[in-house]
Amino acid sequence: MRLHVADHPLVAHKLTILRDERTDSPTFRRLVDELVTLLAYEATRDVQVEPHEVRTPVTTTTGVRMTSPRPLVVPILRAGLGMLDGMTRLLPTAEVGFLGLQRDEKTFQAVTYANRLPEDLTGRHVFLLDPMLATGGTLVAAIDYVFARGAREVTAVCLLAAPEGLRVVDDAVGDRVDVQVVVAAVDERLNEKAYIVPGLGDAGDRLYGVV
Ligand SMILES: O=P(O)(O)OC[C@H]1O[C@H](OP(=O)(O)OP(=O)(O)O)[C@H](O)[C@@H]1O
Ligand SMILES: O=c1cc[nH]c(=O)[nH]1
Ligand SMILES: [Mg+2]
Repeated sequence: MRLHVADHPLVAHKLTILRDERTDSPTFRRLVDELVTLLAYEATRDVQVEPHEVRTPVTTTTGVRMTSPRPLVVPILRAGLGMLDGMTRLLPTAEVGFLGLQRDEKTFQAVTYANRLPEDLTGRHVFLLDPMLATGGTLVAAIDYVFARGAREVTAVCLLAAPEGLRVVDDAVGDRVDVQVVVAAVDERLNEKAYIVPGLGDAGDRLYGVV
């Protein structure tokens, strides 16, 4: 697994406001959207392009265009939905699939309640969106779903990750797939409720005003 931590003052600035418990839902949603756009720039560095000739008003030149098949963007509901618009702004031609996973509050195991993915993901680059990578259980389950359908190139875009969860994902994927995790920051640890510390609390609740 490759890890890319965005090292950018704008990312750090926006993340600090996001963490602030006084930040309200509308501001939280806007900041998540802005952060994802910045992270998407890093996450899409490996998209495949091919030479493409274009006629400008002045001359003809060779540029590039993205190759097919189209990438697949998958927000992990609920919280990942807050990242979808920011990601598709950079990848407007991407297809969108959906995974619904909720972590059991006592066991911390991820329970799947929705799976709307294309049947065949062979050759597709899959972008998984989830703001929080805590124990890693949710992301490992999501990677398993897309891997089972043939995807071999997976990029997870997260806002915060815990070191414990990154180790779990790394152990789980091994060399099976080309997995990259792009994050705004790696935090200190998990607490006894498996929340990221210092973190930002429950991302889904903060996005959707459940407080
Ligand atoms: O790494 P893990 O320990 O698996 O935890 C991370 C998951 O927990 C949160 O979702 P949650 O279960 O709260 O669902 P929600 O998005 O509906 O709030 C978060 O959005 C991740 O999906
Ligand atoms: O800190 C955490 C951990 C899991 N899910 C969240 O929303 N926040
Ligand atoms: Mg939640």
